[in-house]
Amino acid sequence: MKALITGAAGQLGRALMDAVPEGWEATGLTRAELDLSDPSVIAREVEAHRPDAILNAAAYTAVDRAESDESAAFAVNAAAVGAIAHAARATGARLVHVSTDFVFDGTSPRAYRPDDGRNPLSVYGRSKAAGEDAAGPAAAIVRTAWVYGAGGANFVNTMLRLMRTRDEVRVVADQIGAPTWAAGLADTVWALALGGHAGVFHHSDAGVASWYDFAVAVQEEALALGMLERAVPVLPIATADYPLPAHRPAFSLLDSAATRALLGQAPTHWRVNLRHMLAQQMAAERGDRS
Ligand SMILES: NC(=O)C1=CN([C@@H]2O[C@H](COP(=O)(O)OP(=O)(O)OC[C@H]3O[C@@H](n4cnc5c(N)ncnc54)[C@H](OP(=O)(O)O)[C@@H]3O)[C@@H](O)[C@H]2O)C=CC1
Ligand SMILES: Cc1cn([C@H]2C[C@H](O)[C@@H](COP(=O)(O)OP(=O)(O)O[C@H]3O[C@@H](C)C(=O)[C@@H](O)[C@H]3O)O2)c(=O)[nH]c1=O
Ligand SMILES: [Mg+2]
Repeated sequence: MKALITGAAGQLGRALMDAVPEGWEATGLTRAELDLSDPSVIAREVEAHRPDAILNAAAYTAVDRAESDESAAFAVNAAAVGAIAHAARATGARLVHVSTDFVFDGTSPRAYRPDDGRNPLSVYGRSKAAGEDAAGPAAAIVRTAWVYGAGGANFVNTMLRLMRTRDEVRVVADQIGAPTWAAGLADTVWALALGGHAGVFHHSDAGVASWYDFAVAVQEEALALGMLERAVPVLPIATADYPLPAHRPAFSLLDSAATRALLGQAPTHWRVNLRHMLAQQMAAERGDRS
């Protein structure tokens, strides 16, 4: 079986390429190899590869930049998804598409379930909601949240950089969700492709955190591993005291229970996965140096 993976140089794309199941052959296309801002090339590329499954890991993920770059965000996150879905239907390929907790507005009193109503607060969130619609009912749509992977551009690595260079770090404590390790997400994406599932699925790591909690955990784990030399104060702040162009949901916890039950997965606490990611990244950095 053959899979085509878009966004192959991104966090999820790399994790998918690292976890190709037995019996599958994967072709990963980076932005340089397939630029999704030109939908006309998508059909041709899919026709050329004739994959059994398309795993769409590409996206415009710069949440704040999207506020002033709406057409680019919609091109990649929505129009391209429509073109990919069309090509998948035309060639009989399964499609697994990835979406976000930012399609929700954060007003739910409990963790969000796949069929809860969407109400995105940002351009990025609206573009991703449009992408879900464009993926269509035959696709598996995996909503995830707060994704980080070894070597990726993500909150964990931002915090490590700030903790090495600043005397204190201030982090919002009033946005609640759950971090998600890219490697675990990749396993779910592959499992949905293998099973030929369709519909909307939630996947994030187990547990709950604010970004502040996440930052505190990053510092503690990185100190324990020797990735940081000293502790700096990590201060909880309000979103109002960290103004950014995009509005973010105050609460975007995803209820992943149905996905875990379907795929027979045990829940893994986000902090356990954070340790895995840091250890993996440290090993890779040591390897680079030797
Ligand atoms: N990161 C997160 O916290 C979350 C991500 N998601 C979703 O998960 C999925 C994977 O995200 P993640 O791996 O973390 O994101 P990354 O930003 O790490 O990777 C996205 C990849 O898409 C590529 N890309 C961007 N624009 C184009 C384009 N025009 N043509 C082709 N490729 C393009 C990027 O290339 P380049 O680097 O050159 O821009 C990058 O390699 C996305 O659908 C995202 O919306 C959902 C929730 C949270
Ligand atoms: C760097 C930094 C961020 N923050 C805040 C800003 C923001 O509210 C929160 C997280 O910041 P980030 O920019 O890392 O993350 P952000 O871009 O909000 O992350 C989102 O990305 C998209 C792609 C998604 O789909 C979401 O699930 C989510 O992961 O932390 C601080 O409070 N202090 C800081 O020093
Ligand atoms: Mg960001």
